[in-house]
Amino acid sequence: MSISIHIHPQACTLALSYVPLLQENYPCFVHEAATATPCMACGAQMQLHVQAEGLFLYWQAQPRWAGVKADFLQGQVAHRQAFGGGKSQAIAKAVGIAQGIQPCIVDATAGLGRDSAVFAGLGCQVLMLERHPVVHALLGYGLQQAQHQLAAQAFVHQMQCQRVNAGDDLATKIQAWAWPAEVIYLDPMFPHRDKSAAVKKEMQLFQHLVGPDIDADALLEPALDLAEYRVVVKRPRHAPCLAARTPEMQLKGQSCRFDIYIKRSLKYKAR
Ligand SMILES: C[S@@+](CC[C@H](N)C(=O)[O-])C[C@H]1O[C@@H](n2cnc3c(N)ncnc32)[C@H](O)[C@@H]1O
Repeated sequence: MSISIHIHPQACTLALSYVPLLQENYPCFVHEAATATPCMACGAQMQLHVQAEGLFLYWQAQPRWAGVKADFLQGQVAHRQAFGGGKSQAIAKAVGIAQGIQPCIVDATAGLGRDSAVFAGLGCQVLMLERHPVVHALLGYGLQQAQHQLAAQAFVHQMQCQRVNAGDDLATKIQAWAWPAEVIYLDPMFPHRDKSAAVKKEMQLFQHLVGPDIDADALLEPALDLAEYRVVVKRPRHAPCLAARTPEMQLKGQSCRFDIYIKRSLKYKAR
């Protein structure tokens, strides 16, 4: 996958701070950009644009598509917070959120942090882990931008993110960060069948950038060792279980299901 970084004259300082980090971790060419539209002459398959409004990812194969960004204040995140169903939605029940129960969650496959934002919006502290440098840049920038905005809702201050491979000695890292891994949430990439246009578009781009996470099975066992209360795996409705391991419980969402591996019962905690 080739990727280029396009820096616009009015590029925002926070977004610019991700450029050296990306260059260190990913083979990418940096271009000066004159306009805020994808560059048709650039041979790279993906383009990351550093603009006045932040970081946007474009796909050369789909030049008409808008740039993808991690947005914690508008779009899908805001929609899910307003209309997702609160504590009674399947994803919330799956991680054990209930009256007086708001576990500390490690989202070990964070992507653009949409599921994490649901957890944080319902009162949980969430540590998001993302290994892909480009996805991590989008996620990290989106979160920092939201945290900097005075109008930002409190939930974004309950979220943190780290660029890390969760399959690589997660226990030691979690211990070093002193993070209580009460619930570990996994949502690795899987060939998507969702028909909704918006999801389809973004998932197609992600499938291209990140690939199918073929090592995902290996995440389950260490997560089960580490989690205090449960591990939750999001899967497409008809996909096999991760690592072929049958969960104690399953909950069906609209287009996916949650496999729940229970270690012990979550308890009410006064916060
Ligand atoms: C399907 S996306 C997650 C979407 C996310 N749940 C959301 O709501 O936006 C899967 C993400 O997990 C990341 N990932 C997969 N395996 C990982 C690992 N071992 N460590 C860290 N990130 C991983 C991929 O790079 C990809 O960005």
